[in-house]
Amino acid sequence: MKVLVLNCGSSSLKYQLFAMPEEAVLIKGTVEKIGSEEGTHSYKSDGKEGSVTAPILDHREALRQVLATLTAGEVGVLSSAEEIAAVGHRVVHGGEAFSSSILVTDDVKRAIADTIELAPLHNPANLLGIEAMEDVLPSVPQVAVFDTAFHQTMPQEHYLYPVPYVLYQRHKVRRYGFHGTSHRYCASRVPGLVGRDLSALKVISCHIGNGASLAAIERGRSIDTSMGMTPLEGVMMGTRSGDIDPSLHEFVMAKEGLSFDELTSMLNKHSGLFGVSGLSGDMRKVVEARAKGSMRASLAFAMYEYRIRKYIGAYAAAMNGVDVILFTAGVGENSPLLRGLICDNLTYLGVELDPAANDHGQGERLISTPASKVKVCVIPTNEELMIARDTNVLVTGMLAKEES
Ligand SMILES: Nc1ncnc2c1ncn2[C@@H]1O[C@H](COP(=O)(O)OP(=O)(O)O)[C@@H](O)[C@H]1O
Ligand SMILES: CC(=O)OP(=O)(O)O
Ligand SMILES: [Mg+2]
Repeated sequence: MKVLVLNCGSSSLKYQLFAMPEEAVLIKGTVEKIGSEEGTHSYKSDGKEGSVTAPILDHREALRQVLATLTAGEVGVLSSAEEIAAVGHRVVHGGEAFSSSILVTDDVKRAIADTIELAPLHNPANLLGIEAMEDVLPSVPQVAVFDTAFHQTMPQEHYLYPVPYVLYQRHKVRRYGFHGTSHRYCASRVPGLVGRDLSALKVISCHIGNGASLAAIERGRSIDTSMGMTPLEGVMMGTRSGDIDPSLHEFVMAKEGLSFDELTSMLNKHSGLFGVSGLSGDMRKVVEARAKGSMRASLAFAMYEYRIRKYIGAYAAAMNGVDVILFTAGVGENSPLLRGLICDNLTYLGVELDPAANDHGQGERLISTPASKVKVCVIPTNEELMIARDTNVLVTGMLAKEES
């Protein structure tokens, strides 16, 4: 069956079309600058690449363009859009309602809408993607795959904040955690690399992309994670601050004359690597500037590394040990410099890095020495494949039920 996977952001739409269960990627692409006269759609299929710039005023229009490309002559991965048997969506926040992926119904859409308050940057676009797809292909089943679902196994003493309990009772104020689809995928690859089953392992998964989070995974279940009620908490990120003293809000608002919205925007979009370096939230640019002697880039990098390392220490303590540390996502997969500095300061845990494997290897691999007590791996994440798998399983099950 052909499964279309969509990851809708506020102004972008990333997609991949899979043939399942073979797990072959037929085409992948990105539509950017949705809502502008200069929308761009770029795609790659079987060695062929293309890019189109055109006005793309909303997600519905973006989807129409994507479907037109999938069925167009020169790319031609589908003879008609009706060949799409199912659509899987990344949905960032599922609140407490979802601990696994689910077929989209009106109730599911209502529940996603109910959590918009908790993920205002992500959930509205995720919902828009689902509704736009319903408009364009109304009879195709859709599946929602939540970033939060994998972390629903956290025990209450780990997910509650030490604030009046009534805030949890009334408003579900708690840690939810994100990037769960990525942490789940990467954890599933660990047994193949270390030769031991997840049920016997304590794993620290470091998803270090633009957004970044760590997860403590004990016997295959998430028991803690660094992002919180929203994707702002935790380690320092590209443009997000991560952990700060909550009293900073009142102080900075008063001193700088900022509104609450302006402060929230500062913490989400103008902090992290970008805020400290004053240059960019893109790790490549920060590393380049650091190499040229920029003091602020060097400081930003050092803070970034230190905050990840502190969380690794915290999660080793949380699990009373660690067997595997894995690195994934844009920075985690591509920065031997960052991985090297982190691991060089984890010798107390029994981490022994293999510098050659760290610096020169490619793709999924071990980067610790055979003697290293804690195994360290690089695992390229694949959230889209995970979404395609869940979608395939749920839709195949639904169709079998309908037939019987
Ligand atoms: N070779 C590299 N070295 C360091 N950082 C890199 C490299 N390649 C990509 N990155 C960083 O990865 C980040 C994007 O990660 P990604 O997982 O794609 O993020 P997201 O999915 O959140 O947009 C950017 O900060 C980018 O600079
Ligand atoms: C939840 C989250 O932060 O996602 P991303 O890293 O894609 O921004
Ligand atoms: Mg990402």
